[in-house]
Amino acid sequence: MPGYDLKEAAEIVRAGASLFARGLATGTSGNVSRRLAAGQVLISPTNVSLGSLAADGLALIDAEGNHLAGAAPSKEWPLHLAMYRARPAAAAIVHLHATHSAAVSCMDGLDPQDCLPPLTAYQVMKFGRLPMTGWYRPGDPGLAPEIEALARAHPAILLANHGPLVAGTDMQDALARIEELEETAHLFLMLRGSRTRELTRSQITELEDHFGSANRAEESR
Ligand SMILES: O=C(O)[C@@H](O)C(=O)COP(=O)(O)O
Ligand SMILES: [Zn+2]
Repeated sequence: MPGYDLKEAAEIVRAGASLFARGLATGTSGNVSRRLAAGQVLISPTNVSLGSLAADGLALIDAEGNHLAGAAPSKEWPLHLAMYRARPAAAAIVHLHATHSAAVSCMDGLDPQDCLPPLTAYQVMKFGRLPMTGWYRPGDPGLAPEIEALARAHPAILLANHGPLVAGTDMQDALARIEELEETAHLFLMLRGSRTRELTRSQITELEDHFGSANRAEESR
């Protein structure tokens, strides 16, 4: 026994395999975590391909980041914990270097508070406004306070010159959100140089009234 529940571990393994199979995660980039009871977090190990995770080869940490069981955790555990602290309803977090989102994270001159224009209804429904952090090297715990502040009202955040970090109420929710972000980044890049009809403020308000705002801060537990 690895010292944690294999049910949640299997969710992480399935998510990693699915992302890798579809080219959304390459090499050893990206990390996936799942919050467990008592604030413990099961997270993918550092420096292992998301395509070859094993349920008994993950890492278990507590809410302070202490290593409790399994392999050495992803170096991004401080960002995952910061996002869980800010979003009490979050139960899963995914970070990727997916190509189009990573490309947007390298573009100059974007609004750091909202770096993609409102293009489609599903974008508004799944993640809404997308803020971008300042530059930090991968694994720098100094980014955690910025993530914690942004994540209160944003389920998806773009790390500068790096890639997206996204939370969901469960693994399917986190995957759907990060995949929508990647598709929106792709559309944004495709449409550059074309006259584009962005969603208007009143169209966004109609979507938020109907489906709820993706940028509403969660109640604390
Ligand atoms: O970009 C990085 O180095 C990390 O953010 C990453 O994607 C993979 O790191 P580990 O999860 O530590 O393997
Ligand atoms: Zn990364």
